[in-house]
Amino acid sequence: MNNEEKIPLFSSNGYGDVDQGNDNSSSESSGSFRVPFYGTVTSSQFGIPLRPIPVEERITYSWNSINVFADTATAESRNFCLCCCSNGEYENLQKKHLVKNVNGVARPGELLAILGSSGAGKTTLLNALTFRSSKNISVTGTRCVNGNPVHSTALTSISAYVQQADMFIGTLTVREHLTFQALVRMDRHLKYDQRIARVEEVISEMSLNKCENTCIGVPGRLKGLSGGEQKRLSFASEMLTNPSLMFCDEPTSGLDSFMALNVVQILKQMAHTGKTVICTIHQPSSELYAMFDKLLLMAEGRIAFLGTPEEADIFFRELDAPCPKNYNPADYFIQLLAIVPDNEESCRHAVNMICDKYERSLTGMEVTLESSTKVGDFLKNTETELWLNGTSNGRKSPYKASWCAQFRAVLWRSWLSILKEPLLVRVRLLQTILVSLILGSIYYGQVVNQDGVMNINGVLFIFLTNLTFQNVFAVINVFSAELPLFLREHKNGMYRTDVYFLGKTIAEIPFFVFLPLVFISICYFLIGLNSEMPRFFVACGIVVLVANAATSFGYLISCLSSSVSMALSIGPPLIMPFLLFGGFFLNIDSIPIYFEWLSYFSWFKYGNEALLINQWQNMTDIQCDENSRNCPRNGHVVLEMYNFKEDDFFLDIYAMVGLILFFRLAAFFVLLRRTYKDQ
Ligand SMILES: Nc1ncnc2c1ncn2[C@@H]1O[C@H](COP(=O)(O)OP(=O)(O)OP(=O)(O)O)[C@@H](O)[C@H]1O
Repeated sequence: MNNEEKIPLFSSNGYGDVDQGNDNSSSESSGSFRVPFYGTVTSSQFGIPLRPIPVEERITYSWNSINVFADTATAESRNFCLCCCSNGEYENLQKKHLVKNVNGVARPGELLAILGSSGAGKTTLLNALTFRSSKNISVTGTRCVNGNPVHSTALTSISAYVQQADMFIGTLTVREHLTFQALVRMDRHLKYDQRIARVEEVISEMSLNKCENTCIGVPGRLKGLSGGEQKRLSFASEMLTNPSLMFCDEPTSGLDSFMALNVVQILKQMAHTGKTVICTIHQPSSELYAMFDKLLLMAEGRIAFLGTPEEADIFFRELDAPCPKNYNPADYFIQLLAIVPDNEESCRHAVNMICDKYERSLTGMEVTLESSTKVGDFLKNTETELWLNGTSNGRKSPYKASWCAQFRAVLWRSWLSILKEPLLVRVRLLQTILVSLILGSIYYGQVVNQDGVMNINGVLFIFLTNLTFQNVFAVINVFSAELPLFLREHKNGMYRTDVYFLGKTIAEIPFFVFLPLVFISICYFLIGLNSEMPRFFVACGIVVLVANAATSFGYLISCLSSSVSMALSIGPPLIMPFLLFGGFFLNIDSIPIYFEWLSYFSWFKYGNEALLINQWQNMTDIQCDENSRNCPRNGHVVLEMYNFKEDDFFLDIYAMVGLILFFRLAAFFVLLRRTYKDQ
């Protein structure tokens, strides 16, 4: 091919060369394929050719008698039906049959596209094939890899699933994101250098070199990758382990026609390397349609056809419903199989007739036979079994990386995402300095007399309030905002819940030590608190403990909330009782007996007592007016006014350490429960 023949649409975008189409059959064997209007695309269209799948690792994925039911009954309707419905009505109310007795086979080297009108059951089927159905869904039937029945954990470790919605930590760059993925997804025996080499390779394979150091982007806040680049990054993440089986849900949704073509070309190219690729596609253009090796047409949860586009053409011709000339076959089939409102009865009749015909057709029967083929009929069944055992069935754990490797990677990413928000770090520091200066100047130079006692006790309680609100609200969004990403990555077998929780919380510890220290260092001497240096250091320790108890409580609220707005709404009312039991607004001895248990969880109470003991313990002489009766003459009297006991100082310290651990553990178990609930 000479330069004049190059199609600028592709070559000008850095995707390499596109051959003008010659003979289709010869190009197939040489690793290239025809794209209508664009000619034949060779593997050089991508940065570098994709890594081929070794023959012994290629996968024929089959599914037999797949039925999917949804439990649609609400608690109210169930209760109503228990008293007033017949048995049949109750069954119908409980279960909706979404996918009906579906069989199918996808072979290595094939790009199989699942098509159908909206609501036909494409996503439901794909979720059933990938063991990712939602909670109210039950699936029956077998799913086999080379004839071996496969389970969720084994399938997760040998396949990849590119979901419709891309989810990333938007502040990371493409390279950082892929490095993290390589650290937790690739085999535990690989060295760091080998992982990084694979990252480089995948960046080139997916033509991401141009944007490798670009931030991925946060919608509405940080401009980053284009939609097409984000989709290629999703593919790149899945390609790191070079899986033999790929599932993609609506990979072209939200992309323009050029980007959609680009994405399907990637899928096609993956299939060329020996992968088995199964995807759902919504309304493909005729260019995309021509690139599918196999079609699976769905209607009303049934299969209307499974075979090559040419076979589909013949099948519908034989049904006396041929696709008109110059018509996009995908549009035609989707319209033919759609249930049109106001004409539902006859549409359903036509759909059922087509599905029945397909089941009785030679193609349909062949698929049914092949999908029910079990171990023994496959040449390499023993190898497959060994390979499946080696990948995960034998180990039971879905995780590729060891606990330590997962922890290191999650900690690194969490730390990186904090550093990537320098503005936030600066604002938090500035806020701390500003509040400390304001308090320092308002309460400047307190004298130890009757008024001074009141002011000092007041400002010490303000320390606690400020540290609490500042720190609770600094972390309240940590888990609630990242929950969908965490659940997806956790389900993908990337890291454990405890690793994620520890990694996230440990990465933030430096801030919750450093900022309280900055705060107290500025205002302590400005206010004129107890001037003995050891007392200053003890006060530093107490504020760090208070800040961390509040932080732990913030994590608990964050894990309890399903969204940031919910966390922000429930945060203040939950803090209020703990604040009231702090001993400043309500004397400790006046707490109602039925609330006493709650006061044991109040870090305000322990922090206030510890700070006051530290401040007043050694004060033997407080200046009092001769006539004043209520003036405390020394520190012991001040503490007695609040019913605080000097002997309780260490108890307060231990209680705060205990609360830090208790709230964190509670937060972790809430997060753990969410991961189980979501499965
Ligand atoms: N968890 C569920 N509970 C109850 N019904 C469900 C559930 N998931 C899907 N359905 C129903 O199953 C049918 C098929 O839904 P599905 O999402 O698979 O369709 P689809 O072909 O992927 O459509 P689209 O192209 O619009 O995404 C729909 O009628 C939908 O309402």
